Amino acid sequence: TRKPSNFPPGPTWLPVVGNLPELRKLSQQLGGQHLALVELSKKYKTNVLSLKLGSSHFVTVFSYPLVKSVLQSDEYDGRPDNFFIRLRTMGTRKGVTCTDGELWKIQRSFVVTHLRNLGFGKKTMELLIKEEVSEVINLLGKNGTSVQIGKVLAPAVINILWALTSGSRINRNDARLNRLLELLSLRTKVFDMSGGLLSQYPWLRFFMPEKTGYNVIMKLNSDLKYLLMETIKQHLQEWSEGASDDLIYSFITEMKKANGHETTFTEEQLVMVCLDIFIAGSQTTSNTLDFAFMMMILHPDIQNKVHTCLDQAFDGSKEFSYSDRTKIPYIEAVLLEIERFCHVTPVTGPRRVLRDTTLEGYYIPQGTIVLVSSYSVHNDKDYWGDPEVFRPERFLDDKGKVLHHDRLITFGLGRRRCLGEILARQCMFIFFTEIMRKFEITVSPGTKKPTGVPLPGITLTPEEYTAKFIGR
Ligand code: HEM
Repeated sequence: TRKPSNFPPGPTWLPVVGNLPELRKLSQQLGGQHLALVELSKKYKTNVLSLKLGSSHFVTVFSYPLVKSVLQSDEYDGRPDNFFIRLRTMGTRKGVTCTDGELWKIQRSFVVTHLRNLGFGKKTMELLIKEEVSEVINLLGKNGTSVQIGKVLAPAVINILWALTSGSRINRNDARLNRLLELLSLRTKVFDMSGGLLSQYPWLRFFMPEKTGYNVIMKLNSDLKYLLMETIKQHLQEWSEGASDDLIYSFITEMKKANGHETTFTEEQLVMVCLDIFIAGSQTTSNTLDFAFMMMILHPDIQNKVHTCLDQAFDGSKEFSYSDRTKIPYIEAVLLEIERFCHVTPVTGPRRVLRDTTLEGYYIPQGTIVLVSSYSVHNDKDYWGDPEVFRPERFLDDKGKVLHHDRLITFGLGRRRCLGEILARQCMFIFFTEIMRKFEITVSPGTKKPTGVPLPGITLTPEEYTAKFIGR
């Protein structure tokens, strides 16, 4: 196929494969697709880069003004529908993350409303998070335990999401929970919604079921579905009028309201909504926290400042509450810099263009898949000056108050922005603050210091490192 006329610039398309081999090679060389895309945008001197991956037309946008205009225009609100999206949604294309149109509008609005009703950003949520943090702190003990902190954080975060959806926690030693976490982690390594081999060549699964990640995803799907269906069935049996203390009960209430009429509130949809919350919320949040502790090891001077700031604001025994965060702007600045510097979703989307449109004078036909390089926004030299430096002070004004930058777009923008932002922020703040109040962190003696270079995947992951948590 030929490029549509006036399609944005980009490398020449090879027959059949398009630019897939080139993008994969460059991603491997540079350490991630986000870096390969930036490299290509420089090579072709464009903020709107076109690629053909397998049979699909892709456009990636770079730089804040363009990213903002795309994310705020409704013609970019669609999601692609391809083999991989079907695989990700167990053949249904239901849920929130992978849907669009009326179903997406209704279901997104349901999730947002019910998360708010369930105490999003309120005291109830704070108590839930604090319960998990205390368990982590107990596990770390006082005597300088050496751990891979990511492995301790992941069950804690997923348990918060579990409690929100199903009303109760799973024991962190439960074999199901550990299998679930393992599969989620494998999944991020093999899953590549934008340029993945499988989405372009679905038949590859017959020849390379392991290498293409097909087996991992099928296993993850069936394990997750089993786990969710068990809980959903129990909720269906125990539901009564007025039951609304978790997301599953709220959803069942909507199912009952339909009373036989056509509705998007179905059992299948419920499984997918729960799945979306786990997939979108668990590793993003726990990996960001993992990066935060890694940064404390790599920047002992900043760790010192964090300790001083916390000691001044709270004496050892004082209970700390999320609303106290305005008293510790330095901590907020550290976390904002972690969001920028260790952004776990450096390429967001994919979006599907819903009608023919233009961007920077280029023609973008309906059906084009659009990716957004938030990495390019967070590393724009012209704006940040020294984006390659980890420097929390860039989020403080000259009076020491938090300085918010519109150009920090960790959670996206527009109608499809992250619906878990409040929970993620509250979680990261409470975990970070409570753990830093109680511990000094160093690399565990005799183990390798982390390099700080993230491992590529659909979300970026910190490399494995062992930290020593010394009680203070
Ligand atoms: C540090 C943690 C997190 C980061 C960096 C993050 C980032 C993002 C971003 C950038 C998007 C927008 C994607 C787009 O524009 O197409 C998004 C969407 C989404 N996020 Fe998050 N997220 C985080 C945590 C969470 C949590 C805790 C939840 C669940 C409670 C969640 C649920 C979702 C869902 C369901 C969507 C899809 C929204 C839609 O398509 O309408 N996220 N997230």
